[in-house]
Amino acid sequence: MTCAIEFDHLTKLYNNARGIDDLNLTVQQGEIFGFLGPNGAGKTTVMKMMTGLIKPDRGDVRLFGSSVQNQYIDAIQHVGSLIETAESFPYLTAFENLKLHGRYYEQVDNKRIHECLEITGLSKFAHEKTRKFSLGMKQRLGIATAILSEPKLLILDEPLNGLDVEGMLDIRALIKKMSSEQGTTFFISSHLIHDVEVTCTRIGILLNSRLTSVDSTETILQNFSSLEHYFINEVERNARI
Ligand SMILES: Nc1ncnc2c1ncn2[C@@H]1O[C@H](COP(=O)(O)OP(=O)(O)OP(=O)(O)O)[C@@H](O)[C@H]1O
Repeated sequence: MTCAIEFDHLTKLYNNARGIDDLNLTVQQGEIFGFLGPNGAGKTTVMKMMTGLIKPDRGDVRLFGSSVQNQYIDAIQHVGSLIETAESFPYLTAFENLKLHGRYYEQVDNKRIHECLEITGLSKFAHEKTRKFSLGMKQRLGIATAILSEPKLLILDEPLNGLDVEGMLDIRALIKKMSSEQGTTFFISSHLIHDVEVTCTRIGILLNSRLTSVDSTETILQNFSSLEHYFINEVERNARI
């Protein structure tokens, strides 16, 4: 089976020497991979390179076997993403925003748009202009946009940003359902440690631009009482190296 994601010596270091340094990792189809790290560790930088928003200094990312550098259209065609803030056209309604986005995909019709609004709890706001939306509502619309084309891989940067408790539970359940029922692969960045623990099947820790450890959630929780303890242990271990 083709891997969903292969990072091959992926490197991007900014002038301040921060970014990501020599990332090597594979993620199999159907995994919910959690990319955990403190502010400024390099998570968003990696996701921007995965989606072609910035170019690496060195290395590459392959999505379903296709290189983001050299076979961009093939690499990106089955990908949905939400990176940094969830942007929308403020003078269009939620429905109109999704309609606009759906033009890129043959299979997206009005039924699918309403389905995505329903899944993300936005049905009752479908015909409101998004400039009136709260942060959490914008985030829900960002997720609706990301899942619209039923992508095989979802790259989500801090997907729970700004969501209320109900919103967090809904999105967490959605991720698990898409993974188990449709085999959707997720690559999720977060610094919300509990959320990563209960959502992700495998976890990579990024500290100071380097991936320091990768393990399945099951194995981590066999050895540590919580992901938080594992994370603290990793931070201390790396401080000693
Ligand atoms: N365009 C840029 N120019 C210079 N430095 C940058 C740029 N973008 C990011 N950085 C630096 O790279 C580091 C990693 O940033 P990145 O946004 O990837 O981190 P992150 O892990 O996503 O953090 P957060 O959890 O705060 O979103 C930061 O320390 C930041 O200073």
